[in-house]
Parts: sequence; structure tokens; C-alpha cells
Amino acid sequence: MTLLEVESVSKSFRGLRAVDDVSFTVEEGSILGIIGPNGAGKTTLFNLVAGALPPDTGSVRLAGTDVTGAKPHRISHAGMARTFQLMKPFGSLSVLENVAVARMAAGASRRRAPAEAADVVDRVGLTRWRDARSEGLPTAGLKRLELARALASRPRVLLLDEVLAGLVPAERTPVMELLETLRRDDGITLVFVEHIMAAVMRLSDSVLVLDQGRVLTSGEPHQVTQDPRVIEAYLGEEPTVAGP
Ligand SMILES: Nc1ncnc2c1ncn2[C@@H]1O[C@H](COP(=O)(O)OP(=O)(O)OP(=O)(O)O)[C@@H](O)[C@H]1O
Repeated sequence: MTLLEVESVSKSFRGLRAVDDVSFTVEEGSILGIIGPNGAGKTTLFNLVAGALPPDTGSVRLAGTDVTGAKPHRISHAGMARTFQLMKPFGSLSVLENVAVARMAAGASRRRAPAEAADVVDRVGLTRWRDARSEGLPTAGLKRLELARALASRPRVLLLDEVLAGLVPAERTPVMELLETLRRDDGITLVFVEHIMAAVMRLSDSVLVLDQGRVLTSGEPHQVTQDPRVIEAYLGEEPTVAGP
């Protein structure tokens, strides 16, 4: 079943077409990777899909419901959550409290939220850090907390904006494994923007390539990354593509 349908969305900023007539669909339970050089429009596309920005034109449908330009809380209720590239947890709150706040924002009662949040904290591997103030977390912990806050709304589709950025290779593998279990065991559909090609190759069922706001191509990971147009679009960006 098609869970997410994005049709011909566009967004301009003062004449610059950051996202230009982009369409794609995501099947329930699948993983879509979105790649493209810096400034290709990936984050803007996420913002259009997740309701952070209204598109100038085009539509977004989630499980058949039109959510184009809907406010983030409505989109959350419809079953979509996202993580941010720049994480903004409440620094003075503990890991558990941060996730409980997100759980309450998604409709849980004050009484039930802590226990439900604790399940999510366990799920993302932060049990040991549960009562730590979130501002004291290392980057890998903050990334997991960001995932937990998004998972707290029990989404059907999760949009991940560079969830591996800033992690050293040894920290990336367990996060990739976590993403795989979220898909396999919880049936969560994943759409992720990522510069680290090894992760894109490992996780994606299909890949969408953006360049200058437009879809350059899409398809299976191996096919897409060997496409001369994709290699050309990335020329001069080797270090970023390979990841830090
Ligand atoms: N709020 C804004 N106002 C003006 N221009 C913007 C705004 N947001 C994005 N842009 C421009 O839109 C284009 C696409 O930016 P976007 O951040 O979506 O690209 P990206 O593919 O996510 O890049 P990166 O990989 O560097 O994160 C860029 O030229 C950027 O400067």
C-alpha cells in the first residue's frame, strides 16, 4: 500500500526554486533514501512534507488523507513524525521527561506518559541515560533522544534528517541496526536524508536523488549511485559524500 504520496511540490525563496516540481511515493514498510549535493533542496523538501513549510504548489497525502500545508501537530496525528538535523531537546529536562513531553503532545495522559515514554527510551537504547539531563548527552545520545521524541507519537512514517551526521563510524552501525528493527519489528516506514553513502546503500529500498531542487533520478541504490548524472552532480563534493 502507498503510504506517502508527494505530488509536484515546489517551494521558492525570493525567486530561488529550492524545491521544483518534486514527486515521489513511499510504500508502507519500505525505506526511501533521499540524497543530493549540498543545497539540493533535501531539508526544504522534508519541511514541505512534514508541515513545517507550506508548499507553493503540489500536494502531500498520507494514507490517502490530504495533509498539504497542514500544521505539524495535525500531521503528527495523521501518523507522520520527523527528526531535525539540529536537535533541540529541553536541555534541563531528563531524557525520560523529554520523551514524556513528546508523548503527551501526541495525546497521552499525564499519568500514562512516563511509563509509555520509558518504553520508547528503552527501544532506542537510552535506558542507562534515562534520568540524565539531556544537555549532558554525547552526540550519539542526542541523536537517539531525537529519534525517541519522534517515535513518541507512534508514527507510521518517520522522516529522518541526517540522523547519522556527527557520529563516528562505530556509532553509526548500531543506529542503522535500530532503524532496521524499527522497520522490521514495528513496521515503521522510513524516509531519510543522508550524506553517508554507506548508510544509503545499506538501508534504502529505493533512492531519490535531488539536484538543484529537482528530481535527478530515482531507483534502486546500486543503480542510482552508478548513474553518470548522479556522479556528475556530486563532482567536487567527494569528502561530504563519503561522510566525515
Ligand atoms: N528559509 C530559507 N530562505 C531562503 N533560502 C533558503 C531557505 N531555506 C533553504 N534555502 C535555500 O534553498 C536551497 C535548498 O536548501 P536546503 O537546505 O533545502 O538544501 P539541502 O539539500 O538540505 O542542503 P544540505 O545538504 O546542505 O543540508 C539552498 O539554496 C538554500 O540556500
